[in-house]
Amino acid sequence: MQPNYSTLLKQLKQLGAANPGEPPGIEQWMEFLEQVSNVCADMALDPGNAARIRPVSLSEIQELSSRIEETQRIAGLGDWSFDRKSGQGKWSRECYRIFGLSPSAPMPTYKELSRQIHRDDRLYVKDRVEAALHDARKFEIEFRYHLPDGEVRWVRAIGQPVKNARGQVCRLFGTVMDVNSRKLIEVRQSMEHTVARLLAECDSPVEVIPEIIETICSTFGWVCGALWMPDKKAGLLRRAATWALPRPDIEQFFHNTPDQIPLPAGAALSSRTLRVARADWFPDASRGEHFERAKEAAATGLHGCLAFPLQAAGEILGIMEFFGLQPHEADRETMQSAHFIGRHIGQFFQRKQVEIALRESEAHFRALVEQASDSFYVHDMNGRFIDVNQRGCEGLGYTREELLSMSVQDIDLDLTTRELKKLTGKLTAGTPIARESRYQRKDGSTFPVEIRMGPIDINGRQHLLSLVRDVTERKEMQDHIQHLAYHDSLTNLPNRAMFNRHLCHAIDQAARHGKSLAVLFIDLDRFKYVNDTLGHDAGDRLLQEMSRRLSNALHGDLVARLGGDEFVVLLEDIHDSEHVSHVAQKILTALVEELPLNGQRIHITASIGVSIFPEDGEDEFALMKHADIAMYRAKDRGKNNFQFYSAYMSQHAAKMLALESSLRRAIEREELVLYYQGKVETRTGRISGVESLVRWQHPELGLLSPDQFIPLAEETGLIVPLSKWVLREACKQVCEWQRQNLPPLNVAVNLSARQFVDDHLLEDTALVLRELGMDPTLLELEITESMMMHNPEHTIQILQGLKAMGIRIAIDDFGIGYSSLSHLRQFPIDIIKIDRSFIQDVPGDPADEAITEAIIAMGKSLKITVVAEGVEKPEQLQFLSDLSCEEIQGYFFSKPLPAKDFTKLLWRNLAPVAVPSRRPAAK
Ligand SMILES: Nc1nc2c(ncn2[C@@H]2O[C@H](COP(=O)(O)O[C@H]3[C@@H](O)[C@H](n4cnc5c(=O)[nH]c(N)nc54)O[C@@H]3COP(=O)(O)O)[C@@H](O)[C@H]2O)c(=O)[nH]1
Repeated sequence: MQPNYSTLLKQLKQLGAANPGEPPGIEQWMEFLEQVSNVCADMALDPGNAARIRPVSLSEIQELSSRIEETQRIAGLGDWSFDRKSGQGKWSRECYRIFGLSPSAPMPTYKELSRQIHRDDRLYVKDRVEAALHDARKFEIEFRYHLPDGEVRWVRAIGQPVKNARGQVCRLFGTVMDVNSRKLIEVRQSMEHTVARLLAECDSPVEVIPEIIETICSTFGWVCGALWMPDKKAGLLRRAATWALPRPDIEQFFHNTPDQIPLPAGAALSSRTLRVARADWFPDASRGEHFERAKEAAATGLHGCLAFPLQAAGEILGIMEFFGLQPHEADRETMQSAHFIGRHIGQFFQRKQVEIALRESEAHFRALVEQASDSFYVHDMNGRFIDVNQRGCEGLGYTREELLSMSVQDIDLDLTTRELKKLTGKLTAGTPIARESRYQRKDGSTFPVEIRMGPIDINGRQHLLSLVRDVTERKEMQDHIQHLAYHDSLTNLPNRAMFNRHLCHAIDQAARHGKSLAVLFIDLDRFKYVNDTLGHDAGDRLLQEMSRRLSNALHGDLVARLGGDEFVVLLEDIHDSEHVSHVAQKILTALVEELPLNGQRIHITASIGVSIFPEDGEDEFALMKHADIAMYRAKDRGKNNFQFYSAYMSQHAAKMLALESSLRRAIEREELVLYYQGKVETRTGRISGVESLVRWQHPELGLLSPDQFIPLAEETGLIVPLSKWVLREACKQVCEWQRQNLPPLNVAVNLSARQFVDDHLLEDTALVLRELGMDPTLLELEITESMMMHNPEHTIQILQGLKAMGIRIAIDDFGIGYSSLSHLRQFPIDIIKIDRSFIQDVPGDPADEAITEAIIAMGKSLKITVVAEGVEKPEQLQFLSDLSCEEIQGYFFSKPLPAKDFTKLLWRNLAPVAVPSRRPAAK
């Protein structure tokens, strides 16, 4: 049923008073107007209807229209109608106010209205109105409208077409509303939203600043703007970004003005804003007051100017400035908006800066992690991998994807579920963990690792970060160092430290189980000699070969090198001494085998001393010491044998030790004495020369023969100073005899093996001769065959050096060595002394006779003087005389005598001597 007038009035009253102070909504108005329109249309179609309507009084009409007017004023809403046929329209009073017109002014035509619509909205309004007329459809539009004073206002218009009986749109009616405030808020919100979006999507805020300036400019109607950034270090404000309407005159403004301003700069707008730290407005920048670029602004046509700081947490991160083409007074809303935008952009700037810094530091960290030589693994509390660096993948042979589908327990061989739980518990309690483990690669191989673990927060969740280092090399190095610490580097056998550890342990075990063990102390015989004569390289090779033979001879028993030529063997769980003897013999047999060294065949023997636990000692020190003493006993017993320790040996060893320490002091205490034994010509019976033989006048032990201390001197190195003393003393004595006008006498001095290889031999000998002024041809040096043959090249060199000085060379103990006659020819030899072992059984022993005869014959053919040693009996002298042996030496003529006695002998020898007549050799 159509509402009647009174119903409408009632509704109108309700509209105005529904919510006092609040204007009725546009929807309610439209509803109301539609009903009014329907009532009117009703009356137009059926005049009967009008008749049925109760007559309205004037006062009622006035009341109604004043109510409508009042309600529209409160609502800021005007209503209008337009008759299509007559072109006439009707505006309510509020419409005039909304469009800025006087209520008395004639209502503008549609054309006039269109001209005032904002250029950008004009076409849109036209299209929508035409469509509404064409389709008889309601329209709702919002557009900007230029008021007569130039102000732009946003309005919202709703129109409703009304059709006539023929269905044609004959009339439009509707409302118009001032929505400027809301619209401005919306526009600013949209601008702020755009600014926020631009900042959110950019990588660096400065990049999007031109776009932000453009957005702000288009919202506020500015034509250009710029961002200034403070550079505190340089004391400058720098223009970091600009935007200008694409008009050359406006763009020129930035080209014509400086892009940096010194700080602090009073009049400069940007620096002023920086100082006041809030939005700053210049109604007309071109007028020069407080604006340093006024001239350029005027030239460009820039007037209104706004600058505001970009602030965050009290810090000013930049200044933005904007210019408009019109002088413009400051308005509160814009200032507020500027303040808001400034804060907003400032916060974004700061956040972005933090983000960038964070991203950079993350990238830096990531790069570091990726480049790290260590592996990084991140896994969750259940062990599932969350992240891994490149090294972590390479180290295990898995791809990143493979690892991310695995658990740390798949690779950490020592990490049980229980262990993992324990670790995560500790780590979440904040205790960092360092542990060692073994990791397994994809190919199944394993390697030792060192792991440092700590908690790490990723996206708010706690995970565990493991920094893993492959310590294979370090472990190998440690093993190697450990090996070096416990092994001998030359032979790779265990060393003394290792042997002692094992021995201690073995003694413990044997003591606990009531078993026996044996320590075999092995010393190579004549090693020092080989080393000195053949050189250290040969000595090293010999030791390596001996070590190999020892290891081969002992199946699993511990063999160690103690140093030098000393080795030691541990035999555990021995049953009886035969067992030990068997092993010792096996060792001797293995070592003595021929060894080619420097082109020579060497036969090395060993002396072995044995001590038994528990009989010979209850700890490692006693066992080692007693085995050592037993070894010396084996040496004394002619070498190449083994000896079991006995208490007697200790006493003997103690004696030797005491002897050694007193031998050290024997030279300075002048306890050494030289004895002299003459060499006699068989033909004349005259003493042709003399051999010096050292003795030690020991204060307690009496006169000691060289056999009792020379080996000890050799062993300890004391032979070198001892030999020097002998050489000087013998030469001195020869000089003394000469001084006594005795006939010139050759003196023979024995050279020790060590002395023969001493680098200073030639030098030392020459010095003695020079200092004593002695004729070098009177000196004979005696060396043995073996000394010569061990290093023939060296021998030749030394002998030639001695010969060059005029010294004569004799081969001592000739015949017992293995040198062949052809070998002898290469050496510059003057004298051969036949060893007394051949002489003692001649005549009588055909072999010794033959050898002696051959040596004498060879000497003759090589023009070498032959001396027979150890001649004790007249028949020996006769035998040698018959073979035309030139010289003899032995007790038959004289035992070695002290210098004083030998001097007497020399004087006596000056008288005629009876000699055996030489008989022709029986063939
Ligand atoms: N490096 C040095 N060695 C030296 C020195 N002085 C001696 N020696 C060597 O010591 C060994 C023993 O010497 P010694 O006890 O003096 O014996 C010598 C003679 O006494 C002994 N001899 C001499 N004639 C006879 C004899 O008729 N019968 C017999 N039973 N013995 C005799 O022979 C030794 C001399 O031998 P050699 O030197 O081979 O000519 C001995 O090897 C000495 O070389 C020294 O200062 N430095």
